[in-house]
Amino acid sequence: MSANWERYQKYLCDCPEAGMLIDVSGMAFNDDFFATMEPAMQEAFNAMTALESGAIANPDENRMVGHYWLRNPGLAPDSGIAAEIEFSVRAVKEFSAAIHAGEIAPPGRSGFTRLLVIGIGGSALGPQFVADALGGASDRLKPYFFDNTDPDGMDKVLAEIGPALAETLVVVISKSGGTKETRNGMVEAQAAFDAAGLEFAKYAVAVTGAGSELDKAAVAGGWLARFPMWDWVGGRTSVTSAVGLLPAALQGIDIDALLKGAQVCDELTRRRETRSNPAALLALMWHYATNGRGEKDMVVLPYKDRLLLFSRYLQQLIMESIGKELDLTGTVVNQGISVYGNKGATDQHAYVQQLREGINNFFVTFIEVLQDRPGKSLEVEPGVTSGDYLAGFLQGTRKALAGKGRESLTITIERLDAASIGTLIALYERAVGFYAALVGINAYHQPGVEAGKKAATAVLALQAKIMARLSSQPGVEFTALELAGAVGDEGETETVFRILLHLAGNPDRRVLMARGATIATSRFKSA
Ligand SMILES: O=P(O)(O)OC[C@H]1O[C@](O)(CO)[C@@H](O)[C@@H]1O
Repeated sequence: MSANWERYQKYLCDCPEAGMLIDVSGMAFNDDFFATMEPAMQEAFNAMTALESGAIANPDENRMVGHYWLRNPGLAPDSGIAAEIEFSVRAVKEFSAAIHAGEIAPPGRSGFTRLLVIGIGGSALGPQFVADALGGASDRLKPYFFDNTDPDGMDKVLAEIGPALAETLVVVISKSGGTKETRNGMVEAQAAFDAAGLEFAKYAVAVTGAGSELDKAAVAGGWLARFPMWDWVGGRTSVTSAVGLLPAALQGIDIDALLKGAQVCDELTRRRETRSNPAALLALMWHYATNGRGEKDMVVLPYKDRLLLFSRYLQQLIMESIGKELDLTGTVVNQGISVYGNKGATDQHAYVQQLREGINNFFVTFIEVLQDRPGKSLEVEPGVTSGDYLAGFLQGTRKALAGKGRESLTITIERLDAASIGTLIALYERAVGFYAALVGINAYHQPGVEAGKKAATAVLALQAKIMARLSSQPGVEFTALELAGAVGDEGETETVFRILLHLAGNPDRRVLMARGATIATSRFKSA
């Protein structure tokens, strides 16, 4: 019997309940690895049990962590929370059914046909992943997304929607309700509806924390509906709350199956037998591959077009969770695991060259879906289908990498449907939690995102000062250095210059630029 086949069987985690296999035999850990890690893994199980029972697992924000309750409300530490979750799921279903039936319809139309989701980070990545993985020609409402504050990006989406704007339901999603990019998207959408003579409130729905800025706007505006988000659900683990369930249900996706798939996986990942717990296996393989310090990148390679956005979703779930400067003791650790990848076999024709021959600073996670398509496949050559090629390329790439000592693990699911998407989401949510416990960090806050936002606010404040200065002296030219000095911020000359370049690049901002001998000495004035 070949050593590979023996090792494959020895370490295979078979989860028939979820139609899933986890194969870690392609990772070169030695046989005492599991025994060595077992005490730490049992500690991680204890921490997870405490988390699920309502412990403050997010100490930095003094919050519980409740995303597992979303698909099993009975687990919630109090009946009030359980009731809120059940109410939210019921409300999502009733609202979506009323939309699909045309009971709630846009003025003058028989029903909504499009869905514009406005959100960013966890308020977009999960919904986008689910929409792309499970959507298609049978969508009840065709989904579109504003997931940034890029004017051209929003114009492109609005142009794709076109006159169907009058049949477009807008779902604005923001846990905090104050995220600027999302607010900007909402304002841009409102302007588009106004320009089309459509009363925005009759098309708008909010998903946000109670009493947030967005919540207040929805109440004041008399929007169609509001759905809750709670502080004990992290943005990046919110896809099984109304954040993900509402857009999915409106699109026509079976959210019961998605929740069930997640719930079944949650059961599997509560097992304390490490080798039969798929999430424990993943977390341990990440720890082994990266020496618990992120020394290797995680390449996510699903051989399925519908899983293209999975790595993007995982980038936030894993990197925003694990990428922490301090551990729970306050020690500087600069943790993290870098995640990238798109899909196979396509990526083979992009960067697999480096994976096979270049720097060995990664491990690959192959994701295999056994069912190629719901229907019959034609033969592209005698006895061979395109799906056979896809499966062959996965195995071939796995072998080719192993041939050069490059490590990989493989997640196999029987088919791609709402249940298996729920399972994949729950698998990684749990694996992240276990890994965080193994390396002793808080996976549930994201302090590092604030600095950039604060700095952006300062840049916009500086812009307001220099705009005021320019318009107070129409026709007077300034270099960036002069203008920075004029507003008492010479130390920010570079920032002033960049602001001026951007303003001058947009004629409607009425800032004119005259190139100097070097671009840095260009002169700017208000038009
Ligand atoms: O849902 P919100 O509050 O708009 O936040 C969006 C995203 O921004 C972040 O806070 C990062 O800036 C993410 O954690 C979150 O998912």
